[in-house]
Amino acid sequence: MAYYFQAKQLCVGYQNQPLIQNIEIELKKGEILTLIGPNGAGKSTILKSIARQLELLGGSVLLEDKNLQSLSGRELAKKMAVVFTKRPHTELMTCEDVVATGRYPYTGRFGVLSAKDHEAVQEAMEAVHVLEFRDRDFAKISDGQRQRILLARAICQQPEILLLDEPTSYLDIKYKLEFLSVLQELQKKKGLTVILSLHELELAARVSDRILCVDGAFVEQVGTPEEVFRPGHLSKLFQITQGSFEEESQEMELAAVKGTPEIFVIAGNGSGRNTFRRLQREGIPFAAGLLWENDLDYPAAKALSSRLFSAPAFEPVSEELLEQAMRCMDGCRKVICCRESFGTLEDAQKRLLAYAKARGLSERDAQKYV
Ligand SMILES: Nc1ncnc2c1ncn2[C@@H]1O[C@H](COP(=O)(O)OP(=O)(O)OP(=O)(O)O)[C@@H](O)[C@H]1O
Repeated sequence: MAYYFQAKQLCVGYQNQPLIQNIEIELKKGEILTLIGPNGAGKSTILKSIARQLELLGGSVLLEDKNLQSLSGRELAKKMAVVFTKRPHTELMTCEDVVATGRYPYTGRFGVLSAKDHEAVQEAMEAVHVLEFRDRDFAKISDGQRQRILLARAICQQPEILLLDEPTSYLDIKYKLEFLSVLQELQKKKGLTVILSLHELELAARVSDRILCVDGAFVEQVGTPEEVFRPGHLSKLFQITQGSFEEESQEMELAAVKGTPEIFVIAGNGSGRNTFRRLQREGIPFAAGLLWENDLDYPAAKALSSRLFSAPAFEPVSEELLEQAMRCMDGCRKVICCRESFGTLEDAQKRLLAYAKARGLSERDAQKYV
């Protein structure tokens, strides 16, 4: 297997004191790797070490089997662009000037931009929609605007690999999505390889080909999002003790209000989540049901209700469970029904299955057709 990027037996840290050892990373060209982990776990330290801003305490970083240490600064800058959170020192520079500094590996000694360089600057600014700031003083723009300008600078550097430290932390939801779309586009069109750190786990789950979990002293796991977002794993990695995080939906909830339910919430299909959260904010213990365990309301109900009546997905709800829910309801002072209608989907699905069976189709293995 030919890897584009490899970190072998990497040891990183400060003042000759190892922080994290035995880091192993293997990425194919065009893959996106996300570093996640608690505050102070070592994500930035790993990124800075890969970017040669921190001296390696051990091991090596290879780009297409070539040791990164053997490259000159200019050679490295043609291959690797870096976007770190620190505000660069820029006196009286416009945003466009800052983006244009991304061209320095390509310009001559005096940094004069050619027509091709100007084109690259323009294209990069267009890609992240920052042309409107081109003449603004870089020192006087917002944190989110700065993050986008620095991304434009990295893009116009036309690197093969991009390193980003918490690139989305100041972006609003529109620009977070736009940022990830730009990354995906560069990945698909130009084969750009990306290593970034993120605090937004829901973004990590969506954009990453691989995720590296850092735990302060070691790399706890490197895996696909499916492997990393397994039930209970990240709650443990981040040592969540107040409230909860549901790995599969990437939803987080504050702690449930404990106590005998005062209100019974009939919910389902996502109709109840906001009511559960309102009751939690008001400090009212509540029961929720009846829900299948794959219902959209289930993660929030499980995290926030003091009593939950649920059944395994698509299994018939037993009379016994219904009876228990009714007894619980007897003790409540109020019932809130969040559902406006009760679905007919299950009946329709049953009919669909019966139809399939009548045609002799239902026994076939769906896996064969994907
Ligand atoms: N210049 C430095 N000298 C010595 N120790 C440092 C230095 N910078 C960071 N550290 C320490 O190294 C550890 C890892 O820090 P790092 O910034 O890599 O964590 P991080 O995972 O990026 O954290 P965060 O999510 O809070 O940004 C921390 O304990 C931090 O205090």
